[in-house]
Amino acid sequence: MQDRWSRSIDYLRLSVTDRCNLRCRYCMPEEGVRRLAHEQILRLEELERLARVAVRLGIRRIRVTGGEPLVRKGIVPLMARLAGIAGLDDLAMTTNGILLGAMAPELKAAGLQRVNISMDSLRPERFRAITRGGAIDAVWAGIDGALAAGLNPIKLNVVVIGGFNDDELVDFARLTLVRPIHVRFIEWMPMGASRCSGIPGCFVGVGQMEQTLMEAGLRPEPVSPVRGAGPAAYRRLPGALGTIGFIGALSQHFCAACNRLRLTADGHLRPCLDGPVEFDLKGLLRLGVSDRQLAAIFRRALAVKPAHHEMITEPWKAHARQMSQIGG
Ligand SMILES: Nc1nc2c(ncn2[C@@H]2O[C@H](COP(=O)(O)OP(=O)(O)OP(=O)(O)O)[C@@H](O)[C@H]2O)c(=O)[nH]1
Ligand SMILES: C[S@@+](CC[C@H](N)C(=O)[O-])C[C@H]1O[C@@H](n2cnc3c(N)ncnc32)[C@H](O)[C@@H]1O
Ligand code: SF4
Ligand code: SF4
Repeated sequence: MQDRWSRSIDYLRLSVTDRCNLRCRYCMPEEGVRRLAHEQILRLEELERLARVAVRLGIRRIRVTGGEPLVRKGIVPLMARLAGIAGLDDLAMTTNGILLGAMAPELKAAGLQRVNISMDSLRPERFRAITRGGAIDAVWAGIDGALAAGLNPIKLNVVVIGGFNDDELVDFARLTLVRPIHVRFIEWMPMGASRCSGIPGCFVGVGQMEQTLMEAGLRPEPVSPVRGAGPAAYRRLPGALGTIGFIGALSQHFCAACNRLRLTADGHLRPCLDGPVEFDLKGLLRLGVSDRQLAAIFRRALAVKPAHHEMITEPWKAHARQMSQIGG
């Protein structure tokens, strides 16, 4: 599929729940978000049907996300349903890893190929603070379980926040020397519950992150991208088992190479992470429309996909959906 800016779109991010077992401060408000009622969430067979329509149109990669996808009832059978779609090349998940230790073998057996795990601090107390209560040991168990189950590659997502975890960049980078893990440093984005704007030093650009590594004597060298379809630019420390990726969503935005669409847990197709535009696929689906009519909505979403986000010119929109509702 091509959008009106001649970008090739082959990646669908599928949010399978708006619920989460953590409350990361930059993502969700403490009280959580108003939970969708059971019937507002796409059912497993509806998710599968929409995924099939998307793959028929040219989607080749699906990333399951949330909220926390592993708290979604039926997540393992869902992975099996998605893995069974002919034409899909890449089935991945973004998770906080808390439940992954126990679930990795069954997810792998169902057809999940790889996971990206979010972990913003290596220090247990800090981790507990940023997630409002999360236990870092559970995430380590998730990482070990994923490695043991053969999910590959394994990437760690680290949102870098000045004054909170920017003093851990070197520790995270050194992790790649001893473990086959790909650490990606992510710029904070002004979405949902996040309010870095206006707090001096809170936003850390990828240039500054690289500078911090250089000042510590680390000289990561550019390498070709690790398997995946995301926007990270990858580097490797000499002799390292894993790589270091940088996701400069604001300072070096990658919208010109955008390859994706998103489906929210309540069945709305979003042309872009940013902005209010959505198409209610679930409503149509439940009216009994044909696959061809559903496909027409995918094409409409492509037709209005913006050239880029507006997060710099219009920082933080109070009315916007939370990041956890969109799936990141
Ligand atoms: N601005 C922007 N940020 C995105 C987009 N997609 C993902 N991100 C952010 O990039 C970070 C990493 O996303 P992941 O869910 O791990 O997925 P990915 O990097 O596309 O995955 P790979 O296929 O493994 O490269 C998260 O913080 C996302 O919110 C996007 O389309 N636009
Ligand atoms: C919304 S989470 C959903 C999946 C899963 N619960 C997890 O945390 O990996 C997806 C990704 O979005 C990132 N994210 C959330 N809010 C963000 C923000 N304001 N800026 C940048 N990344 C953000 C998270 O760090 C995570 O890597
Ligand atoms: S980043 Fe992921 S784990 Fe953290 S609150 Fe958001 S959805 Fe939950
Ligand atoms: S912000 Fe929008 S246009 Fe830019 S990469 Fe993300 S989805 Fe694509």
